[in-house]
Amino acid sequence: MDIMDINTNLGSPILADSALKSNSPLGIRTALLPYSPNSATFNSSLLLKIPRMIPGILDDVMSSGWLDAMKSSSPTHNKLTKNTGSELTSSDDDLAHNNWLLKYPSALSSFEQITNSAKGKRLALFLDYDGTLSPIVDNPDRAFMSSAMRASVRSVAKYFPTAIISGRSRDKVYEFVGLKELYYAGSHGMDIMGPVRPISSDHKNCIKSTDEQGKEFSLFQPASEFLPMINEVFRSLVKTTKDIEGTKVENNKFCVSVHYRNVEEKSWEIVAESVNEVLKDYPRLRLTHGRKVLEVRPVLAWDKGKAVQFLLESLGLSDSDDFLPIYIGDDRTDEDAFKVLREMNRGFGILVSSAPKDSNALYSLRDPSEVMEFLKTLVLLKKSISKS
Ligand SMILES: O=P(O)(O)OC[C@H]1O[C@H](O[C@H]2O[C@H](CO)[C@@H](O)[C@H](O)[C@H]2O)[C@H](O)[C@@H](O)[C@@H]1O
Repeated sequence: MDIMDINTNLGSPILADSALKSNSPLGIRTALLPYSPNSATFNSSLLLKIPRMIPGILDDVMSSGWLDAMKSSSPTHNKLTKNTGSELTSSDDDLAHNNWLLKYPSALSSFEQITNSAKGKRLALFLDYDGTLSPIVDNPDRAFMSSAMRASVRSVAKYFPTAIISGRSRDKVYEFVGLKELYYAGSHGMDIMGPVRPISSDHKNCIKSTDEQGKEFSLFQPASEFLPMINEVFRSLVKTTKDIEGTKVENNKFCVSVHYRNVEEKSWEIVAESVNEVLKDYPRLRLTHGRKVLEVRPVLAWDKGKAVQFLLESLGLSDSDDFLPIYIGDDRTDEDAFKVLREMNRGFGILVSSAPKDSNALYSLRDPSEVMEFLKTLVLLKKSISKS
């Protein structure tokens, strides 16, 4: 069987931003641009056409939408049935989970089926970080991946082009993963360091650069013009939330995370109000929800799904029929990538979740330890094929 046969010499796409400035006109120029919230110029083709907020319905959005979404990322709330509000027992849980597995089968139990669909295809792997490669922990600064997981990712990247696509800043996620042989997309795909390949000319803001070892890579930052705005909003969010105990604001370069995991539930509304208060002055920014985190990002038609498309194009795989992209992720923002794979009718998504939820993924895995098992199984399969 000749599955997953791909050039594994991927080069090193890693370079810290500080190093980039020496040979990146984009990095220097955008950092120095004079900035005004209303007059800043953006790549208009990527701007989302919908207004972020409609005046007049803001209060509704605040009182129901945001707070409901914040609550739905809480396990306590997930355990309540939607209509009755009654507690689910553990046997109800098991039943619900088994039914859910019929819809989203375990990628481990379905490995043979996956192998069959991969026959004769070249495989590319896209991995989310938090909740996928590392377990969710209270302190975002301590979301380390285990050495065993690192070894599995390193091993899988020897055989297949592998990219990490994270909501974190690219530098931060690289600091956690620490593997030079991967490609990295930070800020929900708004900061991509990928292979140098001819890509379509409509990808403005894409530059070619070289790392410390002289290897070439391409850097794509579609939201570069938003950098001053994001920094400004980060500072305002830190200021307005400083008295809400447990809140943590994280600067992810082209987006900002406001964490409420460690905030008492009675204060979640105050967190939502504070974020809303700041965002009122920034119609070019929007808000999305993650796992006990509010994520502020540019109103750009760019997300993890677009990042996957971009990387496939850069890898020279997008026009070929014989490739199989697999995306593994646990969060709402990963749904954009699952959706893209579904729509392309190429490859599939694997949702990492121990609780039933609707998804655009095709398969599921319970937690990072199952993700590691899956990666190891891919490697074993590839090795056994190489030997035969
Ligand atoms: O796209 P990802 O790599 O999954 O990043 C999404 C967000 O992940 C981080 O927050 C989440 O993980 C933290 C550590 O386990 C946890 O404390 C937090 O509650 C989760 O939301 C990261 O800190 C965020 O900036 C990312 O946007």
